[in-house]
Amino acid sequence: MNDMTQTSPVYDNYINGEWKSAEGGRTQKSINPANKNEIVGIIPDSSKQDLEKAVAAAKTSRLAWRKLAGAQRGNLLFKAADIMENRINEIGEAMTLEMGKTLPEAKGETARGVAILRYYAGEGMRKIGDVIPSSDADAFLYTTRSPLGTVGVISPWNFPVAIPIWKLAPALIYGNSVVWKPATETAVTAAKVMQCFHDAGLPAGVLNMVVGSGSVIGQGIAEHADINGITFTGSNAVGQAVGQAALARGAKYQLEMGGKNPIIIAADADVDLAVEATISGGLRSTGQKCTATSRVIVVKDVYEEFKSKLIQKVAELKVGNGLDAQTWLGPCANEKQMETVISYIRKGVDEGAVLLHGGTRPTDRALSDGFYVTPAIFDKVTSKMAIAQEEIFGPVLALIEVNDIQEAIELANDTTYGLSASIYTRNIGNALQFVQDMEAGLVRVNAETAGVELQAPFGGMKQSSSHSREQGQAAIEFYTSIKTVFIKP
Ligand SMILES: NC(=O)C1=CN([C@@H]2O[C@H](COP(=O)(O)OP(=O)(O)OC[C@H]3O[C@@H](n4cnc5c(N)ncnc54)[C@H](O)[C@@H]3O)[C@@H](O)[C@H]2O)C=CC1
Ligand SMILES: O=C(O)CCC(=O)C(=O)O
Repeated sequence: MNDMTQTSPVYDNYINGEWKSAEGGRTQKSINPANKNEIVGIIPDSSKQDLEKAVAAAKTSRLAWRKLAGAQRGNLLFKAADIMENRINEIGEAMTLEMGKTLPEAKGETARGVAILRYYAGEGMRKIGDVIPSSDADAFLYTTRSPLGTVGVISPWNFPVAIPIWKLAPALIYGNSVVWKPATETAVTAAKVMQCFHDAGLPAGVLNMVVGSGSVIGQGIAEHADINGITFTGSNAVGQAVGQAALARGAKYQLEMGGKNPIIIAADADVDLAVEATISGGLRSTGQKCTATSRVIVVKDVYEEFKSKLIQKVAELKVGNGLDAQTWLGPCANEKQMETVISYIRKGVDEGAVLLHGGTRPTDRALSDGFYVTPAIFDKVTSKMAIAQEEIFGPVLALIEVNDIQEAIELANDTTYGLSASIYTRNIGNALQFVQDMEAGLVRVNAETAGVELQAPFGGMKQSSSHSREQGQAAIEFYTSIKTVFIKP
């Protein structure tokens, strides 16, 4: 233990309505990616025993929870939303300190979490079934919905408030109890979110949080016989393992994984707007969004104009600590992520792409202890290169020149992923062709690839998801089972 460890705040697991340290008092550190010497908090390093306690609490509490009226559950979510709204600054700051995104983005995400909570709180008063005419004239045939039971939530560090809440809130409103494993990188932020539910008066055991490694707690959730459904967001490799473990024991699962999202710039595009959307979609949150723009497919007529405007604008972006009001682009969220980004930049050069801008560690000594990489722009990228095929999850834009819209859409679809895609064009025919032919779960015309609305379904095609959808009304499909009821007097 160093001096800093001794003075750092300590955060616990949340099990059966109480804050509890991990079995044996095992801890780990959550560090600041803007300065690796700064410990944001001491967090639990939980074991299977901690998980067992959380699952047992969730299993016991779920019967009483599902028997409440939806409106009663909704009232508790509305309370949690109000509490979180009052703590936007505190939660946003914790997020910036733990994973590096700029403070305005972090506070914006927390406000989005509040809005998601309110949306699902309202769901407690909405319909959960249909009346269907029976072929028997005397019978009453209808559908209703049953909760799954206990849901395991495994969430990543890139949206440490919005993603857990778009999983926890529908799980809870439809009558499930929850065991949540947040990413360790953002466990302090998670504890602050958890505190809002505690302060709202959620009954003990309904929502539990266990912080620990993916291979112990995450895998433990995927394999646990008393967890009836698992919702996961993260990497493809882990998502597939979670899905297989769930399938093997007949549990329901939902996976939201990577993306390799294209933006197409047509010859008739408003180039200035397209440049802005490419920068915002590709580089905000330091490119660490599953919906981030990474392939920039530009029709030859506007290629040079687009390229020079893009370089000029990217050069103006200030890289720095996310708490600094001047900063546009924070650090990568952790050291491994930074190394991954740097290794892809090397690979791009080795494969013959031309690095036009950035892609280096900043020279500013004030940034030397952070996980910073300057935003990179590659020219002369071909679709088969690793930087055009694999998810990098960092500030790297790959420019691909094409002859026409037809070729642009073909290349946009030339990937195993299918999460989001966008086009800039003023031609309605181009827009409609793109909407029709693009193999992606979210397609956007004259808008950046990122940007998800909480009331609309979100999820990917191909290897980006388990073909399920989250958010909006779509969430009810995962968190409940349909029960068809036939009643005859
Ligand atoms: N789709 C998305 O939004 C995200 C995608 N990623 C992708 O994943 C790459 C690696 O990032 P990581 O943080 O390492 O992602 P990851 O997939 O390892 O982590 C996501 C969550 O899964 C948990 N986990 C890890 N191993 C597990 C296991 N064996 N069983 C169950 N749960 C497990 C983690 O603790 C975390 O809570 C990124 O470079 C990016 O490409 C990462 C985060 C979010
Ligand atoms: O684009 C967004 O707002 C959501 C992105 C997302 O879900 C993710 O990165 O996991």
